[in-house]
Amino acid sequence: MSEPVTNIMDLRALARRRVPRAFFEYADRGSYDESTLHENRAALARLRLRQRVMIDVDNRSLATEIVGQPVSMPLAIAPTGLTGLQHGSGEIHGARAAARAGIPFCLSTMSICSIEQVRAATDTPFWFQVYVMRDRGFTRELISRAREAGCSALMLTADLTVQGQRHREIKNGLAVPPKITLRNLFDIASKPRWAWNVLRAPSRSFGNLEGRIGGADSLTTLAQWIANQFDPTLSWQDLAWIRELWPGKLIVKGIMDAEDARLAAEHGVDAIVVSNHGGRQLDGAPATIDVLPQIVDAVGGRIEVLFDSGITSGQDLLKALALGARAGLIGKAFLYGLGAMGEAGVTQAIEIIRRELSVTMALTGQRDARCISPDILLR
Ligand SMILES: Cc1cc2nc3c(=O)[nH]c(=O)nc-3n(C[C@H](O)[C@H](O)[C@H](O)COP(=O)(O)O)c2cc1C
Ligand SMILES: CCCCCCC(=O)C(=O)O
Repeated sequence: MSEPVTNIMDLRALARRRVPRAFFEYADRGSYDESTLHENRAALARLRLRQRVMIDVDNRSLATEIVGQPVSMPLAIAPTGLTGLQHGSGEIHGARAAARAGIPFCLSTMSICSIEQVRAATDTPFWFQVYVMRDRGFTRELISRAREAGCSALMLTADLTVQGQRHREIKNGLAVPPKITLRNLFDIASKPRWAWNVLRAPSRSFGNLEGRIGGADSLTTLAQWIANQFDPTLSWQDLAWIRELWPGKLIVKGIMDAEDARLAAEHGVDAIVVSNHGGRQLDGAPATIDVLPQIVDAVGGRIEVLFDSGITSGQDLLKALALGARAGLIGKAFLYGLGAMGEAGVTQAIEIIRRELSVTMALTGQRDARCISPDILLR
């Protein structure tokens, strides 16, 4: 009999067994030498918490607001591409689990389920993440579809105008539908639960890009096609154009530098995400937790600072809150839950982090997630 799942790494181990290797590694791995991927977690682990005692911590509150939206805890689901390949209809399961948990779900431009499919399957407004494409008409169309669907925030990803190379994606020869090699056949045949969920899902195409990818039948080809679509000319000047298209809450994701954070605040965004894309883009970039304090300092409370890259526990999340983040986002932790057990696994991932955050707040003498200060950390 297998042991019960008690933490995010247990979900990772289950997902690794249940999701075909190419897709699991797409989610799990990073770019080039993966030094940033590993440093994200190592830097969080290095931070020590101050144990405090004899403080009444009976009634703790995890509730807060993210870009003006009430949430049950300071956590959101980060946008992840190809989520429906971890588990059929993965984006819908993610959105539903997040809604039930009272936290935001952000749908990626590169999803398998489209904006409209997620909208039709859920009642709670979700966020939409946009990549600016060379085809600005298509970018405009995506934003207008997100408005039409009632999305409650737009997240503009700024750190992937040129794609970082992930060696595992090339070595695994990712394919959609999976490339028929003996190794892939054996891999998929040994994962019938995955195959059943993905094959019976209503959306097996490329969600929001449907009809735009002429002739590409393998992810390697798709990746090349997609790589050419991202607009490397994207600059701060484009924010005015995006603002015209999107009057609602606007979040810029991928900020790693105090000067960029200042520029974001000056250009009228509502929030930024301190992120190195989970170690999937600039290998050699510092851990996000190491740059968080200087970025919080640079924006000086003018806009909200969100945080991601490396969160796998409530302790990690609490450390980010202590260093000034309003909330954290999870990418891989969400995908591990999804790959392990579908919607129930996403719920489990969120609830593991919620419990860990709550207990760690108690043991550091904290009652309110909105009032966590650097005092809880040992310098
Ligand atoms: C498999 C995968 C796909 C991703 N796809 C996107 C995407 O389409 N758009 C985006 O802005 N970020 C994307 N990201 C980055 C996440 O939004 C987030 O920044 C990152 O996962 C946070 O780090 P973590 O995985 O350590 O939690 C992706 C991350 C993963 C793991
Ligand atoms: C093969 C499509 C990948 C699109 C990029 C999605 C993404 O941001 C990622 O990190 O992966």
